[in-house]
Amino acid sequence: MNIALIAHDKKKRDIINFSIAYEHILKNHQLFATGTTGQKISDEAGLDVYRFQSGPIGGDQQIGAKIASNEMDVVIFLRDPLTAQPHEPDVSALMRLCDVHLIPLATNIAAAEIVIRALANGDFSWREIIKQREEEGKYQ
Ligand SMILES: O=C(CO)COP(=O)(O)O
Repeated sequence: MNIALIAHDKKKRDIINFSIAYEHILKNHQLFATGTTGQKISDEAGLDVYRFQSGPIGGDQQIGAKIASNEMDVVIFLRDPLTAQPHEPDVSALMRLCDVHLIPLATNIAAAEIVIRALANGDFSWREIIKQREEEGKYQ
C-alpha cells in the first residue's frame, strides 16, 4: 500500500516515535512524506521514504495530486490544530481530497494508532479491489 506520512512541526516528534514504534509494519509498504517529515523519519526510524517538497512550498499539494489520481491508499497527517499554518489552504485541500476519494485519513496520533493496526490486519485490502476494478473500467 502507498502510505503518506505528514506532520506539522509541533507533531514531528510524534510522527518520528510512531514511525519507530511501527517500523515493523511500515517497512512492508511504500512510504511517502512531505520533505522535512520524510527526512526525519528516514534519519530516525531508518525507513525508506519518498520525499516530496516541504509542506509549505507545495508538498501537501503533491500528495493531494497522488490522492486525486488514486495512488495513495492511507494518509497519516498529524496536524497541529493550535498553530496557524501559512499554507492552511493546502492542508484543507489535502484533507478534502481524502474525503472526495474515500482515502482513510488519520489526523492525530490516537487515530493513527487505529489506522496502523488496521493496516497490519489487512483491513484496507478493499483499496486494492477498487483499484483493480477501476483499471478494468468497472467504475466510471
Ligand atoms: O507542513 C507540512 C504539512 O502541512 C509538513 O511539511 P514538512 O514535512 O516539510 O515540515
